[in-house]
Amino acid sequence: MGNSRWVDPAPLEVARPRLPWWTMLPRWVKLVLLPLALAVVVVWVLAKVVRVVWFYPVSVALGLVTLLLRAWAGPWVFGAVVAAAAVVLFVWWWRDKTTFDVWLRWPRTEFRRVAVYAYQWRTVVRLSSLTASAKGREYLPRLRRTRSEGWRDRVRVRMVKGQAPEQWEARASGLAHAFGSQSCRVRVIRPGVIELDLVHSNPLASAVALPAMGSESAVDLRRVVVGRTETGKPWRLRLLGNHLLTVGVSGAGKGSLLWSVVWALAPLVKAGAVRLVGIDPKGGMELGQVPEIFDRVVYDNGEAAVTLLEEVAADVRKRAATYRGVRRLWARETGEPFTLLVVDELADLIAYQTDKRLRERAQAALQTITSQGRAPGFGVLAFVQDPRKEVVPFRNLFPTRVAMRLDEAVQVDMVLGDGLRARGANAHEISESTPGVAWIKVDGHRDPVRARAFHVTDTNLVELRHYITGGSAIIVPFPDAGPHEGAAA
Ligand SMILES: Nc1ncnc2c1ncn2[C@@H]1O[C@H](COP(=O)(O)OP(=O)(O)OP(=O)(O)O)[C@@H](O)[C@H]1O
Repeated sequence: MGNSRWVDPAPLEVARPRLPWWTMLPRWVKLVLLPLALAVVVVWVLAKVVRVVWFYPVSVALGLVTLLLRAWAGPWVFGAVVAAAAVVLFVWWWRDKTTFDVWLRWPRTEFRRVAVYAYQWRTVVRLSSLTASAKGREYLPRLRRTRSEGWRDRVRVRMVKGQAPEQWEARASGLAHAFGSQSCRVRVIRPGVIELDLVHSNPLASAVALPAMGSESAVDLRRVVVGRTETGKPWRLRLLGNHLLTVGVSGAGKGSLLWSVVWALAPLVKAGAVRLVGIDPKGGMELGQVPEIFDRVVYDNGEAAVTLLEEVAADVRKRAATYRGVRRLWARETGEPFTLLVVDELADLIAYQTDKRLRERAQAALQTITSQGRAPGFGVLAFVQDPRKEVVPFRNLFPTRVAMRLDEAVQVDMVLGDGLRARGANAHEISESTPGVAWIKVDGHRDPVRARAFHVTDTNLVELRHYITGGSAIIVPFPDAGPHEGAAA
């Protein structure tokens, strides 16, 4: 003990208890504030209840009915009613899956919201780095309304302030995997709110049959129906005041889109209100199937094709001159036909033509038609396999671009525009087993649309020929290269 020395004790390292600030307030202030605090708690609880009823109306209603029935009728009757309901649902599902799916959309929506999205939301957005933090506080994107449509779930999200949809697009693939879906697309609904499309199956897996030939009055050049979109709506293309460029590998189904447009226009062609002009540099393999529907058609990429292009370009200039100061857009009342130039393989005409002079003449004429033809009633419907700039240097002159199955992911943005692949337009992932499926980008619309063109069979083409010729068509031999004057339109 004699050599013991006094040692300073270690500083106390326990955290000092921190009391909430309001506990320090004087007693009378607490008494004054108590009713206010109670009111806030009541409003908060009410808001939670409203939120639950809003997001889960069917579950809340079912829960209430169950409680009432159980209390009112006793366990036996209650059990019998539940068993009967289960049997009815099973038989309904078994006999008619379509109406079952439609009617049970709401319960399914609520079930998926709880079991898939609400349950994992915090974890998934944290692991996907879609949260933010400031001053030690974590901000989470908020899960809003969800809607289950069978083939996809639409999940609305309020983003964290300062977040951009592009951040979600960059993580779309991870979100799809996390929520167990095939793909995820991001759509902007309004500032700060996006919708995730979590896709489970392909609603365009089976071919879409061509409808019966319509009547003349049913055709609207602003909304020509050429197929069905994945939401089940008609796929409408604007032809008046527009030009369309369709890109797709061989076998992508470009022919079905071409003939779907021609089929839809046939009543107007017959009535003389629409004039079709065709160039098929592949020797007539495509347009030669119904040459009668074309006013003029050429089956090569040489002098005849270029001359035809130049004639159309001259018509454009002439008609544009007569419109100057008189009218702004073609209308049927002018008495002049709307002219649609169909070019089956554009690259053969403006890129692969070995004669430089012909190539340049074709490019110049096409640029005139595409840049000046919209107002005076001229449209171009062009098809190409290779979308590179060296092949189609004036892609931007086509306001509507359609991407059918493509070879490479980089081609998507070449065809549809920058950033469209990130928005989910995966045209390079379209299956070989679904020809005719396409992604469409319309000028002025942010989001691309997925659709499938009608399946046009050989029988349909025979029918089309009969329709145009009034039943007097004879099977023509395979067309020779060179110009062809189609049947009188
Ligand atoms: N919309 C469609 N629905 C179902 N099947 C289709 C559809 N479009 C095309 N097909 C089928 O896919 C095959 C290839 O179609 P198509 O010849 O139109 O392709 P393409 O892109 O024009 O090819 P290419 O450039 O070689 O002419 C055909 O057998 C056709 O029957």
